[in-house]
Amino acid sequence: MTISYEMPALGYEVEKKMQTQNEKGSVANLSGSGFLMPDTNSFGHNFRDYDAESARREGVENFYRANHINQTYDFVNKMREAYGKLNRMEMSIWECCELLNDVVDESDPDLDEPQIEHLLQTAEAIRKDYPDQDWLHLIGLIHDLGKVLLHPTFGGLPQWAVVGDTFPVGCAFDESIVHHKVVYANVKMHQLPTKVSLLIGCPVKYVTVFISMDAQYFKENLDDSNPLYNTKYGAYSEGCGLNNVMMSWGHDDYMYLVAKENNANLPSAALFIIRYHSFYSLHRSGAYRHLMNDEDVENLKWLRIFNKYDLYSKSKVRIDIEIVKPYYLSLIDKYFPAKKIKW
Ligand SMILES: O[C@H]1[C@H](O)[C@@H](O)[C@H](O)[C@@H](O)[C@H]1O
Ligand SMILES: [Fe+2]
Ligand SMILES: [Fe+2]
Repeated sequence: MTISYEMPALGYEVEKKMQTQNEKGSVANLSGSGFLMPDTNSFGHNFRDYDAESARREGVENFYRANHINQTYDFVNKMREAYGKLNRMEMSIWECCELLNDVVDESDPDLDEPQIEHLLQTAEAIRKDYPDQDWLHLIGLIHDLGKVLLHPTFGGLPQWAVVGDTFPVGCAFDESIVHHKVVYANVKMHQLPTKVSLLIGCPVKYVTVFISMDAQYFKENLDDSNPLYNTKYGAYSEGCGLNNVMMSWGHDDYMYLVAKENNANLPSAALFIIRYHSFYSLHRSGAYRHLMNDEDVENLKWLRIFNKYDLYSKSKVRIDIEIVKPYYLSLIDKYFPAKKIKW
């Protein structure tokens, strides 16, 4: 089956401008009629502000510490091999949406809603602005379903192996990756007891300041000191195509494998979005472009559009699940020929 779709009208520069405006805090309309980007997340902070002091900040940073240390080339190989078998369970796409409500994503500084809300908020926001691209609505609904890897039924993988931004393994870690380099100082002050300060003839109470610096996360990843993997190209070559690049393991790559192996009738851009939606260093910062081929360049246009809805639809606006459910069931029917999907 061939699915045709129009290429997005927005150019990189226009979008970039809107993005910058939004980061400055204005309310911008995405592409005409429907969806309005809010200026702050549910916690009153800018979206994806990993340095903002909030109840989430420390947990998110600890998450990235574990993520950056443990995601190695070897680890990803093993996970793709094990989970690519899709022999854990069989269930429908909608059942999976419901199962996802039991999991919490500790990497996300913006989301304060159950996962199914986020899926529907993304899908409905896209639907407002791109009413004719029903495949893109479906991607809104299913893009995060790979987070079921956190569920006990799937072995309850640790957070660092499921969520958060992704990045290539097998070549140097780019500095634009979230929490690539975190340098912070611990300051401890010690006051000498009065007796001691008198004894050493110190006229005022003596204060000692201890400053210690803490770790650089990617530096602790074994691949970072492996000459096969720590150069710009590492295991890859110029323009080799992202399909040949191994990404850190998580919900993106897993859901891509699920959609592909279950023969979903989705266009190449749809599979690309699922697979790389957490690859912010590429679609936000433009890193790793030297690994892309022509098809990646085309698909990236759609990913950049999708990303706005994935990110900025995270809000307190509730969607009535029962009202929209029949529409999404019809999309699942249209694009997934098998009723029970292998996971
Ligand atoms: O914390 C979030 C969350 O895990 C999203 O599902 C993922 O796609 C983003 O890239 C990440 O920053
Ligand atoms: Fe995601
Ligand atoms: Fe998402």
